[in-house]
Amino acid sequence: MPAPAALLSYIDAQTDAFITRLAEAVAIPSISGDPAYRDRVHDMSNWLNAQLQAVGVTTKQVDLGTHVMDGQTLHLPPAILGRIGEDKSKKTVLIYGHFDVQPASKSDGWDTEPFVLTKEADGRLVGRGSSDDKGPVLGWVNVLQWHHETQTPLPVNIVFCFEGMEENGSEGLDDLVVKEKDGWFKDVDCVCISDNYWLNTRTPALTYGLRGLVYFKINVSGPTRDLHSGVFGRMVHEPMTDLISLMSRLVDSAGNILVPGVDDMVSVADNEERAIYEKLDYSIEDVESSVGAKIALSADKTQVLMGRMRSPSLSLHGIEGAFSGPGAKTVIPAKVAGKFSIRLVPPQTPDSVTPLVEAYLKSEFAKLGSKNSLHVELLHDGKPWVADYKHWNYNAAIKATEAIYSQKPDLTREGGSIPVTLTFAETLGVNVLLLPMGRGDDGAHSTNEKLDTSNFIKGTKLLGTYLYEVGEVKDS
Ligand SMILES: NCC(=O)N[C@@H](Cc1c[nH]cn1)C(=O)O
Ligand SMILES: [Zn+2]
Ligand SMILES: [Zn+2]
Repeated sequence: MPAPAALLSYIDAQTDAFITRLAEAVAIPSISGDPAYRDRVHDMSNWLNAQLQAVGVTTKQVDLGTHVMDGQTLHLPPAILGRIGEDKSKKTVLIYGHFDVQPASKSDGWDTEPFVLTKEADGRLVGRGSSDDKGPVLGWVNVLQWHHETQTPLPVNIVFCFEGMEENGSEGLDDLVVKEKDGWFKDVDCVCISDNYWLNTRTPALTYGLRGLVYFKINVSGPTRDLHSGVFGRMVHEPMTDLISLMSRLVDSAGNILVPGVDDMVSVADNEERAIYEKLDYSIEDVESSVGAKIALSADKTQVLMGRMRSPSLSLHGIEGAFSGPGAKTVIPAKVAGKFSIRLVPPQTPDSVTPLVEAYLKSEFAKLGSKNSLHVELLHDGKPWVADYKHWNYNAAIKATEAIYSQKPDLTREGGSIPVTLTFAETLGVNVLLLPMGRGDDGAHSTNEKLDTSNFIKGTKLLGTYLYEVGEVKDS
């Protein structure tokens, strides 16, 4: 049965109300990676829990305990488990999403206040979390609202799992999934996650792979306090000099990973595999217009796409403790911490890559002959994931995409990471589908993150239609 026409026209009619609800969500700065905002992530859990209950979902907020961040013990934001429908004759879809966001402040270069959803004349809804992942999470709520108001039974049973630590390693969630395998998640037939993006701005996508991640912090310390460079410059080993030297040995300007053995773990694509990427609707102009500059690593679109989808990458993210204010402070920072991460692809795992990185950093540091101290920390990790895209779960999403967009979706692998994806696949033994709502130029994690109104509304229709298509699947 296709999605009811009344559902689709209701979604159009509710556009303004749905945007207002998204604005409420964006207004809660639920930044999981900054201890100063932890209470707001808890607020966001409560807000979303209330929204779900208002559309008929039975929920429970699950205390995930505590963790240590930047030396502080913090209470993890409660995950939300939800359930609607208990009909044994229907399939059960597990829907995952996250309600935390990346940090954002106007001073990073945003044109508008990041936590005020701003509707631009061209329909762009600009605000932190609009695309990653509050818009998609509310897409599901939008779909449920019509069913609740009209008392129309859903075509499937739905189990929800929403968390508030995804942007920071999904702390506590794996244990919850394992614990609830035969409880809350019993009888789940498939998983759907809407938390990534189309490849470009034109073609809807279904995603069957994610890269894994190892995120490191390299601490270099020496003096007991910051020093005056006019007094101590060229008298002592400087931590920042050592750190920059180490960080410069991790990756080259062409993106090659310099940690011995890491790039070599991944086989070279054969012609058959290259053909998958050649077929995708993507161009060098797409990447360059998304990033706003002509800086693609290659003029070969296939090479660039493989760089994101089937190769590991190493990115340098920042340096804690470095002087970064205005003016010309002549400081020698006493301790600095460099942050970098490596995105992993099969067959790489955090366990196979981490020892290589640690050994390399130690040996390169030894070569510096510095008397400062080095301490390497692994902040969080996640394994890569690849799914069977010939599964009925994907067929249902292909049909739904064709119904809403009158287009065949691209089948993509994503360069980002959603650590719990593999946990769902392995622990529950079911197929996982990524069904993105936003476009490739949404700027998730970046300044001026946006979700286009058309993607929010058509994306809501897509999520609803997908449920109806799964409801039609006869085999299991
Ligand atoms: N939309 C998924 C996403 O953005 N995932 C993050 C996960 C992460 C890990 N460490 C910090 N964030 C990603 O960067 O891929
Ligand atoms: Zn996300
Ligand atoms: Zn994200």
